[in-house]
Amino acid sequence: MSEEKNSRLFFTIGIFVIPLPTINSLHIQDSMDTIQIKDKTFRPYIRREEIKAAIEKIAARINNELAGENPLFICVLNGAFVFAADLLREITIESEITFMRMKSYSGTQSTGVVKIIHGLDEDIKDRTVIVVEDIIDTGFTMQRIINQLKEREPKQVKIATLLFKPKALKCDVHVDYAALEIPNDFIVGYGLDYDEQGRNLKDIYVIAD
Ligand SMILES: O=P(O)(O)OC[C@H]1O[C@H](OP(=O)(O)OP(=O)(O)O)[C@H](O)[C@@H]1O
Ligand SMILES: Nc1nc2[nH]cnc2c(=O)[nH]1
Repeated sequence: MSEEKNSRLFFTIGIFVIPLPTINSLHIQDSMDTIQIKDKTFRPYIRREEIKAAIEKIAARINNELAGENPLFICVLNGAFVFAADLLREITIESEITFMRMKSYSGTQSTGVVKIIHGLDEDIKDRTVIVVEDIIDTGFTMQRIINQLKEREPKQVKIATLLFKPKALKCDVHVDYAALEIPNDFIVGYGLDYDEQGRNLKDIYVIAD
C-alpha cells in the first residue's frame, strides 16, 4: 500500500481518461492485524469501544464529584487532544477547558527532561483544575505540571488520564481519574504517537517487537 503514496489513479474509457480521487499518502501500512509505523510493528491492544466505555465511566464520576465547582480542564498537548475532546463531550456540569503543551518523550523513551513548550495562560487562583493527560508513565511530566500549577494557588488539582502505567511510575503522583490501567509497554494511537506518527489511529496499539 505504501507504493500508492500520493498516487493518482486513472480510469480509461475509450479515449477519455477520468482521474479518480487522490489516494491519501499512507504512512501506515496495514498487514493482517498489525501495523507498521516507521521501523516498528504494533499490534491491536485496546479497541475504540473499550476506550469509549472507559471514558464514559470516569466522566460520570467527574460529573458527580465536581458538580458546582466549574472546573477548568487543562488538556496537555499534544497527546491528550483526542482524549480531551471525547471526555469533554461526556461532561455535563459547568466547566471550561484550556491547553498547555509539554514534551519529554523521544522515540519510545522518556528523555527524563520535561520541557514546557507552552505554559498556562489562565489565572487558576482558588479554582478547581483537572489536568487531562493521555498517559501517565514515569509520572515526570505530571509531577512537573502539578508543581507548576500549585505555585498559582488553585483550590484543588485533580488528574484525569486515559491510560496509566502504575508499574512504570517513578514519582509521587496521585491519579484521581484513570480510565484504563495498562502494563509497562509502549503504545500508540488515539492521540499517542511513535515519532509523531500514529496519533490518528482510532484504536490503541502496542509495540510488537
Ligand atoms: O509519565 P511520563 O513518562 O512523563 O510520560 C507521559 C507523557 O509522555 C507523553 O508526552 P510526550 O512527551 O510524548 O509529548 P506528546 O504529548 O507531544 O506526545 C504523554 O502525552 C505525557 O505527557
Ligand atoms: N506514544 C507513547 N507515548 C508515551 N509517553 C509515555 N508513555 C508512552 C507510551 O507508551 N506511548
